[in-house]
Amino acid sequence: IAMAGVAGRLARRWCRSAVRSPLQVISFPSLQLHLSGTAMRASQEDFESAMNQVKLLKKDPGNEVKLRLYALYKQATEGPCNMPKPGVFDFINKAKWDAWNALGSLPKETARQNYVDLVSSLTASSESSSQVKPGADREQQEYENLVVTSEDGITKIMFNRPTRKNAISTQMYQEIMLALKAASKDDSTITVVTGNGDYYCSGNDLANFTDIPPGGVEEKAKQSAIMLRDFVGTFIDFPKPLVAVVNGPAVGISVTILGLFDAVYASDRATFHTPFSHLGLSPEGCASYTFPKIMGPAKATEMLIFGKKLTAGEACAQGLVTEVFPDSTFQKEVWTRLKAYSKLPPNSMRISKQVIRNTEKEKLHAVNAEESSVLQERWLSDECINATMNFLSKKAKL
Ligand SMILES: CCCC/C=C/CC(=O)SCCNC(=O)CCNC(=O)[C@H](O)C(C)(C)COP(=O)(O)OP(=O)(O)OC[C@H]1O[C@@H](n2cnc3c(N)ncnc32)[C@H](O)[C@@H]1OP(=O)(O)O
Repeated sequence: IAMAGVAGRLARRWCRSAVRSPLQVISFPSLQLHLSGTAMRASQEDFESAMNQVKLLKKDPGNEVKLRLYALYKQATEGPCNMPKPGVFDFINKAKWDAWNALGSLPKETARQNYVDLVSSLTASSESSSQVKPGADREQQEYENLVVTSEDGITKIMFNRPTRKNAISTQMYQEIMLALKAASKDDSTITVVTGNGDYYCSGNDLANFTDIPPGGVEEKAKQSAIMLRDFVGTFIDFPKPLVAVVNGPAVGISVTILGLFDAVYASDRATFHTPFSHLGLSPEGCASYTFPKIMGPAKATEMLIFGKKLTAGEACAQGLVTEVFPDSTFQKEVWTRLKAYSKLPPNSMRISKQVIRNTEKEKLHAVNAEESSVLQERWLSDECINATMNFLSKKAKL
């Protein structure tokens, strides 16, 4: 408890001191590699100007960055660390000493350049984030079928067609891709996908197949396969932790792509249903690869070929869901947890995700291409056309 109190006080002191003086700032080791490669051009004037910019930063850059700035400043002005090592309980001075000492014999000019570059990257990111509309919950308005908000370091993409059980229309596929691309570049640390209303998502909007272009059904199948491949590809390549908050039943493609998320939290009201055979279809979203890997081939067969609907508890037992919460406390518990996770170092989380994903990326893209091409054929099959017609003419439901 005492240590936690000390840590809290230290963090507050560091935050307060960061914008007062470059002498009182603390590091960001992950920037070190990036910065050490830059050319040594910064003049004394650039350096002094950067010191002034630090004092004007609108956003607290965090303790690690402050330590890094401190270390670079000391290295640039005094050279290699020349202070005696502080005692182990002198936390602040020990952290500063460690940061400075870690720069070893980095030449003064390089440290000066790195300091200038670091300040310039901080200024740029604080300018771009200050262009976003202020407010605790910043909603971007440009989507018809989604509500996208950013708060507490979390971008939330919410399916918003509750009267259609959040079925994904052609336009909604495009909007989800756009929202994910924007989220991959914004200053949030975690991206969350969830649904509005009683459903998480009822999968592909079966009316998508009624909008036939002049090229006929073959052309429609071709366009749909391209869109599907791009859509799933956006999830494969998404660079930050991606979390599904499954608020209710999930069907079809909204289930299969869960295998590409980094965590899946589900209400105990949620169900997971991939009725592909009933619809004359075959798996997509890389599920033909991720599901057998996650739950074993036999369990994957029950879901993907026999269309067995899983409860949230079953999906959790089989590894598709990370954790299940009672519906009454679902939102509160999940968002409290996500807010805590969103405060973890963003670069570390992003890099860890990439390390995990990169080993499989090529394979996932290949699987995605194959699944999309198989579906292009399935959509033209009698089995699929009949099942779709039965649903649309209200003769069938899942
Ligand atoms: C181009 C890329 C393609 C990628 C391929 C993906 C494959 C899949 O995703 S397969 C899964 C497709 N989804 C379904 O088959 C679900 C169909 N829907 C249903 O079976 C039921 O609607 C339901 C079990 C989800 C919900 O039943 P419930 O009785 O609670 O509600 P409803 O009254 O049926 O729904 C309200 C309203 O919403 C319409 N709707 C729901 N889901 C879809 C859907 N997927 N596509 C089109 N429309 C859907 C439903 O028809 C109702 O409309 P009306 O109020 O006009 O009757």
